[in-house]
Amino acid sequence: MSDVLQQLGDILEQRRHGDPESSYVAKLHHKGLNKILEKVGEEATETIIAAKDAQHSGDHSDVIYETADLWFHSLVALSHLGESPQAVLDELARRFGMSGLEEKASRQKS
Ligand SMILES: N=c1c2ncn([C@@H]3O[C@H](COP(=O)(O)OP(=O)(O)OP(=O)(O)O)[C@@H](O)[C@H]3O)c2ncn1[C@@H]1O[C@H](COP(=O)(O)O)[C@@H](O)[C@H]1O
Repeated sequence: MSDVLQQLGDILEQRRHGDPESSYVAKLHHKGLNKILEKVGEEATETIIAAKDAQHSGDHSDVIYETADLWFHSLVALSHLGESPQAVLDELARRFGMSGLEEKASRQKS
C-alpha cells in the first residue's frame, strides 16, 4: 500500500519544478501554499458531504473518490513544504501499539 504513496511522493517532488502549463501539480505549486490549502479545504468539505451521503445511500464510491482527492491535495501541501508521505507514515507507525490515551500523553510532552 505504501508503495503507492512512495511513488506519488516521488512524482509530487518532481512536479515542484515542473511546467505549470502541462502539469496540474506544478500549477498548484506555482500558485503557492494558500491555493493548495484552499483545495485541501474544498476536498475536506466534499469528503464530509460524500460520507454523509454514503451513510444514507450505502454507496461508498463517492466518499472513496473524495477521500483520494483529500489525501492527494494534503500530500501536495506537504510536498510544497518539502515533506514526503513517508513522514506521515512514520508518524502513524510511531503510534502503533499506543492507546489513544498514551498517544495524547506523548503529545503533551512534546
Ligand atoms: N492523484 C492525482 C489527482 N487527484 C486529483 N487530481 C486533480 O485534482 C483536481 C481536483 O480538483 P477539482 O475537483 O476541484 O477539479 P478542478 O476544477 O480541475 O480543480 P481547480 O481547477 O478548481 O483547482 C482535478 O483537476 C484532478 O484531476 C489529481 N491530479 C494528479 N494526481 C496525481 O499526480 C500526478 C501528477 O499529475 P500532473 O501534475 O497533472 O502531471 C498524476 O500522475 C497523478 O498520479
